[in-house]
This record gives sequence, structure tokens and C-alpha cells, in this order.
Amino acid sequence: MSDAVQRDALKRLAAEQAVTLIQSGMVVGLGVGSTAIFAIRRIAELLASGELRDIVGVPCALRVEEEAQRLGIPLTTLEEHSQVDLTIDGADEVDPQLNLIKGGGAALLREKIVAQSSRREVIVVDEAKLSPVLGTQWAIPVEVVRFGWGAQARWIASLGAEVALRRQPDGEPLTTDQGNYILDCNFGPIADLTTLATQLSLRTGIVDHGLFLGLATDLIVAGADGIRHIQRPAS
Ligand SMILES: O=C(CO)[C@H](O)[C@H](O)COP(=O)(O)O
Repeated sequence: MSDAVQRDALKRLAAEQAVTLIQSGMVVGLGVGSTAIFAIRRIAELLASGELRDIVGVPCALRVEEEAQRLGIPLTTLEEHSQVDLTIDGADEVDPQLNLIKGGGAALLREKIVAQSSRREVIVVDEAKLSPVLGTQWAIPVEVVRFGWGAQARWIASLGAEVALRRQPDGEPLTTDQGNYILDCNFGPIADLTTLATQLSLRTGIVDHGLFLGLATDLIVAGADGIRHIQRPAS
């Protein structure tokens, strides 16, 4: 089996395990990416077979909204349901405290809005995403408004990052569902996550960043030795 096929199998195992936490009647956040999509497909299967009933989904990206509609999952909004019971989403890097880097799929803003409205934020990953210190494997995606984006890039570089504007395969800047740009900011291993998150959050022109601190309640990791379910201790 190739590495990619093996990794996909692990992603699927983690995502389908997370779906077992969903009960009929729940409002469910639908995450973004190649791992979360396995959960969305499984939810659709369980709705079709009648094993789950009365689920409504809050999609974390326009493309997820389209896919969920295609699969027949009823959708809602945070205006109709301000409280999401459980969200299943992926992550790019996860530390031992369940802090995350997210935004590899450029959906970090909607993902964070849904995460902060969720009673349970269940993160599903294969074990390659685990990291002792965030920033070791992945640059932090930072969503910026288009006006003055270069000024934000220079300011983030002054904090010590290598900064790259995310581009599409045709070379044009990638725009998010909100019409903003993404700066991928490589800080290397980050010693003080809270300080960096606060600095980024306070800067006008930065809409949001991919550091998800204290938002994940559950982590489901699939690896060569099986599945582990880790819960963040209540604070
Ligand atoms: O944050 C995300 C999208 O913005 C994704 O959840 C993250 O990039 C993980 O994706 P994948 O499961 O494809 O590795």
C-alpha cells in the first residue's frame, strides 16, 4: 500500500470513529479537508439508512456546503442555531495540549467561528499531524484583508516569520470564502503560543489566524497501533 493510500485509510478511521459520537437530533459542525470529508460522507450514509435522524449541519466552507447538499445532509446556520452540539474537523498540526494549527484548506475563519460555537470540537487526524511544539511542521496561515496585505506581511516578518502569500496553481493569489488573502507564516517551533496569537489578533488588517488554542475538546488520532481518543481535561 502506498503512503498516501495508507494515510487516507487512517484519516477515514479517525473520522468515522468521531461520527460515532453524533446522536440523532444534534446540530453538527461540518469541517473542511481530506479527513473531515470522510466524516461528512459517513453522516450522509447514516442519515440515508435511518441510523441517524434529525441532524442539521453547519458547514465550515462553501465547498463543504455544496458537498453536504449534494449528499443530502440538511443544513442550518449559526443564526438559526447559535449552539453547535459537536463539530468534526481536521487539523494540520496538533500539540500535546490539543492546541492546533489549522487553515491548510484556507477555511480557518469559518472553522474558528464554528469551533467557538461548539460544545464539543472533535479533531480528527492521522498520527503524522502530532507534534511536540506547534510550528515544527507547518506555517501558520493568517487571513488578511486584501487592502494593505503587503504591510501585514512585512509586520509579521518583523515578528520573526518567513511569510509567503498563498497562491493558486495559476499563480494568482488564493482568496478565501470571505474574499481575503492568506499569508503562510513560518515561525519555526513557537515557544509562546498565547503571546503570538494575541499579537496577531490585535493587528488591524489581520482577520484571523490559524492558531486554535484551547478550542479542541477531543482528539481522535489514527495510527499504526490503532485509534486513540484523547479528551482535553475540563479547565
Ligand atoms: O484547517 C483545515 C482547512 O482550513 C483542515 O482541517 C486542515 O488543513 C486539515 O486538512 P486535511 O484533513 O486535508 O489534512
